[in-house]
Amino acid sequence: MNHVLAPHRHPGMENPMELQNNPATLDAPAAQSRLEVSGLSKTYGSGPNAKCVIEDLTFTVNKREVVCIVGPSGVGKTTLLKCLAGLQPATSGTAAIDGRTIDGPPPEMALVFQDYSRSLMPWLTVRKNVRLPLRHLRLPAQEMNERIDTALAAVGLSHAASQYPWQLSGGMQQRVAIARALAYRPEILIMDEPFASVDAQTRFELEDLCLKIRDDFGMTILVVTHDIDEAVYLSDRVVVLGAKPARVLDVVDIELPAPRDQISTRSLPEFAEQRTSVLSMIRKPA
Ligand SMILES: Nc1ncnc2c1ncn2[C@@H]1O[C@H](COP(=O)(O)OP(=O)(O)OP(=O)(O)O)[C@@H](O)[C@H]1O
Repeated sequence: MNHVLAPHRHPGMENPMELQNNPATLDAPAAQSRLEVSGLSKTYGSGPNAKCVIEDLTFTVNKREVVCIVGPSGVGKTTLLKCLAGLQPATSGTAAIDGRTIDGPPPEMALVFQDYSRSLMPWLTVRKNVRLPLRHLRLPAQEMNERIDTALAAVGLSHAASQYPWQLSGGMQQRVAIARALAYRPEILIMDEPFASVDAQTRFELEDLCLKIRDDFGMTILVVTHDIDEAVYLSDRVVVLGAKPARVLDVVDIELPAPRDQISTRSLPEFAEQRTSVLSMIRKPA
């Protein structure tokens, strides 16, 4: 799965990016909560076949934060993201954006999933793939083109606009998927294992792209990853999930100096300490 949500918008939110780039909002306190998950549980099925996958999850993602969710394989991370994206209802508890309960695809949210090869349309050029989520917004042609150009430039793919996805490397295809999300100009970007299908070097580049997007566009970003090092490198906070059902074991504040750098940040003793502490939580027997 790899797509951009958001067929509709709230009135008065024609261009959330403009709101975010407004100097008045730039001065907003850093700890302003955007996404709030409160006592969220999800059970599939009913009666004797009922299966509680996530139970009583509570955490927040503040404005302009990168938060990573880590946990063992099959713990229910995708189930959680589907609830956050309004693709399925929670059994109990709530997820809310700015206090507004999510009960359908939130207009200010975009999703990027791991499997870019299934989300990009091979018969469309890169430019037309990036344009896809904008079709419903009825933007003037000039704004549409400006958004596409800006998104492609942000991911370093201006030169590949007229190419087709199958002519690109895996890392470049995932950049196209990210550009498509950016062109929509979400305020909240949710990524499910976004860098899992690319080689290590490209993964580092895409991680840095993620941080750049947060800095340049003021986005709030939630990332699900299996990679503990990646979670520590990217995050302001890491939500550690334990199985089964999934529960929040801890929310770890990652206090590493900015700007982060693949070599110097990962060489810090604090980086090793935080990675070890997250890893030991995940590996601890239930
Ligand atoms: N629609 C569904 N109906 C019943 N069970 C489901 C459904 N979707 C997921 N599950 C079950 O919920 C559990 C968690 O699945 P989920 O895909 O959310 O985990 P995950 O953490 O994303 O997995 P992975 O780490 O392997 O990507 C699994 O046991 C799965 O079989």
